[in-house]
Amino acid sequence: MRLLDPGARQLAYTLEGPEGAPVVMFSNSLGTTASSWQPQADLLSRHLRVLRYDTRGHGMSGLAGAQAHGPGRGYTLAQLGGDVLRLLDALDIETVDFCGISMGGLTGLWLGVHAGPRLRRLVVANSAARIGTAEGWTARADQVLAQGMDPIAAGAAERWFTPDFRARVPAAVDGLVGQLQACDPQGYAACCLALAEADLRAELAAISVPTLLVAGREDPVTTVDDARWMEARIAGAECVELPASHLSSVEAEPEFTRHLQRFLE
Ligand SMILES: O=C(O)CC1=CCC(=O)O1
Repeated sequence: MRLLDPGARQLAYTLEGPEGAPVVMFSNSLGTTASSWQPQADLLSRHLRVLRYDTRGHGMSGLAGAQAHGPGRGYTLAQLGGDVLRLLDALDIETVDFCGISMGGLTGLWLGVHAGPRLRRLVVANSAARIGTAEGWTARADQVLAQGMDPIAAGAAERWFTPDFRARVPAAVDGLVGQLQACDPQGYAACCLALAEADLRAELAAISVPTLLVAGREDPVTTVDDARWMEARIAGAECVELPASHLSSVEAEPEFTRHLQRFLE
């Protein structure tokens, strides 16, 4: 991984694939890292430039002030979106196809509303204009700050994957849960507080970039109804449903990547 702005604001990223090819950028979900996109990166980097980064407070990216303000002070969705623009500016990349899942999808929606000209196409997977409730996210932030990542990690597999997938592919499940366990509680909590505040419901209609919405039929966190609600408000948006729970890019990886490739062609 390479580092932009080493230090507290550092963003860890990888850029692979043929130089000069169009760039597709990936954004991770809460508690995971850029490596959760490995299957998509392996395939797409054969003919596209693939840019992945760890969201601030995750993986090798910095905490960017999460600690400086103490418990209760989090990031904002505008900061998460601003990091994307900072990275693109630093790499001299004018436009990208952007694909984000869950929190990363919400970051993509923010970019669609506030930085549309930087996007060619937008893929928003397992996400919503408003995810969960402010009370739920604040309670989760408080919990990780008080008890660390273990209690949250203990329930992650059930939130992210169907029972069938957990039984069939335990190594993949353990790998993702391991990313969550390795998260810095300060960074994770600061992202929870960004989600507590984030609400793009009144702004979605401002998105004019071609948009693909991906929903998991068994996702209990961001539901098919959430995706259909966005589809009705984003002009020309297309919505596909996959046989998966919340991390559909992992659980239904072949179908997910097929739809992504088709949409990017
Ligand atoms: O871990 C969860 O609760 C699922 C989730 C919500 C937002 C996100 O990025 O992941």
